[in-house]
Amino acid sequence: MEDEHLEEEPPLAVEIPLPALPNHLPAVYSEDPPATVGVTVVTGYLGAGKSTLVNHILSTESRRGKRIAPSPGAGAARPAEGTARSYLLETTGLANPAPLASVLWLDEQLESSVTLDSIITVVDAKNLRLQLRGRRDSDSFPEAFLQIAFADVVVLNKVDLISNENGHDSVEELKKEIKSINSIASIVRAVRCQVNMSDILHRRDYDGTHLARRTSVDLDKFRAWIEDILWEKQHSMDIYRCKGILSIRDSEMLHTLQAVREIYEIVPARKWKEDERQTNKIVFIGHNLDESVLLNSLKSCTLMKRLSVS
Ligand SMILES: Nc1nc2c(ncn2[C@@H]2O[C@H](COP(=O)(O)OP(=O)(O)OP(=O)(O)O)[C@@H](O)[C@H]2O)c(=O)[nH]1
Repeated sequence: MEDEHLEEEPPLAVEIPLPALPNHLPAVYSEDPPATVGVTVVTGYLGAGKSTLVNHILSTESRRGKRIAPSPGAGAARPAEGTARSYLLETTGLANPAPLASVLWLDEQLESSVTLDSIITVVDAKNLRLQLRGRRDSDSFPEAFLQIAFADVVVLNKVDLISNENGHDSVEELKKEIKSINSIASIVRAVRCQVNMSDILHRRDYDGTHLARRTSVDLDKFRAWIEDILWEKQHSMDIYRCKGILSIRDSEMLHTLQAVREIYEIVPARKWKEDERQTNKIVFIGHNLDESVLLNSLKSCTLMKRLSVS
């Protein structure tokens, strides 16, 4: 059965129209689309509902008009010629999204026209526990685990198949299980992937509403610190994913931090608002994370929170 899936067609890249631009924006905004296209990756275990989600997105968004562009293969999503601004890439059920995410991200660093928007992981509510089994008894990480660990959004699909058994509680238990792997992903429950587009596409991950403490960091020192954490793997800490917002010394811009494995970027996102509390908040997802090592190495200038687990 696995061989069958390995021989599947290459992933499908599908354009996702961007939401309508507000009227008050300057005309140049709508006439002059950005030079890059964003790629949303849809991943998930075998049979979880990836195609169902892609079809749902297509049918929901079809009124806006779209083009389906075949991608040359996993890990190398490219827009077809034209003015597409956003694509959807479906991986095979056995895919570990890390290399794909890294490639897309690296492309962005190299100023390619393709950037990684987000990773949506579809989870089969009925079989999730089974798929994660083995994780607890060994150091191995099944694909189902990695797919959740890398997700920005988890669609907890097929809840119809469990609601007749244990009802509401078991959905909540599964949510907890997903949160224990990745507490920064948002979780959307669904039957046949019938989700609202606004819950899964064009999301803003950093809205600054859960900021907590005013601090600021020196950008050069911070880069040295994060490189040490991501690249040197001190104390066997292995970081899969890292996200954060940073208050950089001598800058009035809120910066965002993103990392997938060894690749990271820190970019100015927007100006801090006048009444906003400027803070640093970093979330790590990985293996063997040691909060005290992280905190001590960064000293007291950054607020840090470890939300997931060894
Ligand atoms: N009962 C139930 N069945 C579902 C649901 N979502 C999808 N299915 C069914 O599950 C099967 C697999 O769905 P797909 O969308 O093909 O899953 P996939 O992840 O693309 O599958 P692979 O590409 O084979 O890994 C299909 O028969 C769907 O009709 C759901 O919420 N409830």
